[in-house]
Amino acid sequence: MPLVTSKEMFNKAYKGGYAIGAFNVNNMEIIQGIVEAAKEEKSALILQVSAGARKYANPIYLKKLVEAAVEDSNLPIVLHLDHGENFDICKACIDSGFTSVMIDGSKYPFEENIRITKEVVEYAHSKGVVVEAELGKLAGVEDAVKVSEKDATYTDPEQAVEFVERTGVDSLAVAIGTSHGAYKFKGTPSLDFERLEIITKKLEGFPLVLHGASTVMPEFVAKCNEYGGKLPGAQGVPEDMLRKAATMGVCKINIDTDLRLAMTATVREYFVNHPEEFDPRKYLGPARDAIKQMVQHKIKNVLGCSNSIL
Ligand SMILES: O=C(CO)COP(=O)(O)O
Ligand SMILES: O=C[C@H](O)COP(=O)(O)O
Ligand SMILES: [Zn+2]
Ligand SMILES: [Zn+2]
Repeated sequence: MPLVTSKEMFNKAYKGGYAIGAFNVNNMEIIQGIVEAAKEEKSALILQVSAGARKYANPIYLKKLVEAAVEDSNLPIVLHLDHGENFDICKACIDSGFTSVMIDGSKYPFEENIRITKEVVEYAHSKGVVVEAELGKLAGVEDAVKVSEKDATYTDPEQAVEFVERTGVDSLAVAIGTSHGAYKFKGTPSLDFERLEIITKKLEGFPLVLHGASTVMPEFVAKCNEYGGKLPGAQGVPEDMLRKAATMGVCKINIDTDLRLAMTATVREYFVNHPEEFDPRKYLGPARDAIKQMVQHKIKNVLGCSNSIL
């Protein structure tokens, strides 16, 4: 089976009230861990590559690794550009065989965001590639965001409708209180579900995306810290909130930080317990297993996309 777009996946996910996991990939072990989990869970899969990943791994290598994953797994897999900054990077990815790209114009004013998104949509659609855009700004470390600040940065439901209509985009990332990285909330975590509900109602049937959706699982933060790490106060989005979002039109949930933490905690533990070892396979193997377990947990218990290929 060749790489696929997310069109069909999102249709099914929307109707089924679950989300597809979009996992960031940077090297072979990460890809293999994710794909092993998806195989066991018979789950559709989105593998996403950021600009940083392209710089780190070289797009040629990543593309070949993802192709190997498709061949090995026979799963429907989307190869997606995460946070494309401009038309040129989106075009480069489309031309090299990505089946989905994100144009992230969220830092621009509304009209400019529409203009660059539309430009990417026109090119992508002419090549059979789907496009994700973003409206609203993801918070930095959130400290009980005030209502007025929410209105300035979170996705405005009226604007979301206009944005989707005018751009012809295929999915939309919304800002409702999540943020990237390991420090998402200073106090009690909260997401603006009222806003999400309004957006979902206004855009009936249209797939939404949640970025910054790692849970920053406490056991992995604790393990990092136990074995020499320093991650005080790391906190993510509670799993029940992600489950709820998945029933409310959110069809794609982005996860990177949780994979990083699983990998790092595992390698740290290995180094402390085996100071005599220096064969990279000895610590990258367990790190790959940790990624697999993490992804399997997400698919089964959080995203709800087990058996989504059946
Ligand atoms: O949104 C993401 C990638 O686009 C990843 O979010 P996390 O940092 O919460 O894993
Ligand atoms: O959105 C951010 C993702 O976690 C990717 O991070 P990165 O840009 O460091 O590769
Ligand atoms: Zn963004
Ligand atoms: Zn993101």
